[in-house]
Amino acid sequence: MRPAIRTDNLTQGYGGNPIIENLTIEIDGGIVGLLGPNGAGKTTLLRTLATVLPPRSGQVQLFGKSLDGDADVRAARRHLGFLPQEFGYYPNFSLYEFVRYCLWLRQVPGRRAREAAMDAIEAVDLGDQAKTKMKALSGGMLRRAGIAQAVAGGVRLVLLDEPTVGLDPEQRLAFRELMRRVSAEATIVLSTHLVEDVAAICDRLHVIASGAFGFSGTPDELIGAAVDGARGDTELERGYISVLRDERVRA
Ligand SMILES: Nc1ncnc2c1ncn2[C@@H]1O[C@H](COP(=O)(O)OP(=O)(O)OP(=O)(O)O)[C@@H](O)[C@H]1O
Repeated sequence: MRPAIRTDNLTQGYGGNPIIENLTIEIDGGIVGLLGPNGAGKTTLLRTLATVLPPRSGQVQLFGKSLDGDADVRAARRHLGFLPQEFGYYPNFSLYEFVRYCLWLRQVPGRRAREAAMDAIEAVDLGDQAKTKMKALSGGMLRRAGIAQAVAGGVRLVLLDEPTVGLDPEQRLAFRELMRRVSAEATIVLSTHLVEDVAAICDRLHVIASGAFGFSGTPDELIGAAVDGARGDTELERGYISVLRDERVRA
């Protein structure tokens, strides 16, 4: 079986600054959480996996195929939904037009795209806002619009950068339910600072520290990584803080 994501010795950075170094990972199926402090490299990794940033060196394979040329990248993008931390949109597009446009970019055929756009908009509870212009949506609604376009049209891989920022508690619960439904058909990778979000939905967690995976395992295993006296309000937070501390000591 070909994994949704495989990287081999992936190195990524900006200018002379390496952010990710020699990362070899395989991700396939389920909901996978990327946790890490500010500046750890979560966004950089997600943008690389989303084919926005070409690797500086090493390889990324999506769905078993390496991304060697433009044709490979275009083919992979058809099966890939991506919510960037900040996404652009035409302010005068309605929500429906925005999601339709994203599906068009993914080359989903017209008739299917109409239904897929409305299904995704309904899935984020914005059915009554489908005709509202993007510029008139609230911050939380915009986030949900971004989630809608990322999951629309039956993608096989969904990459979400901080998807729960700006969502109210009820919408965060709704988001978790949506992720569980979407994960029946797709691999989901999401980054977050909110430990409770990943605890509630993720099958596996990767803690990124200094551009490397400092911990990979289940939420229960991260809880088990907590050292005596670690700070944190929950067991998971104590595990997470312990892993980060350990990374800093080793760095
Ligand atoms: N376009 C860029 N040009 C130069 N440096 C960048 C650029 N984008 C990110 N960086 C740097 O790369 C490092 C990793 O940033 P990245 O945004 O990937 O981290 P992150 O884990 O997503 O952080 P956060 O949780 O704050 O969003 C940081 O030191 C950041 O300053």
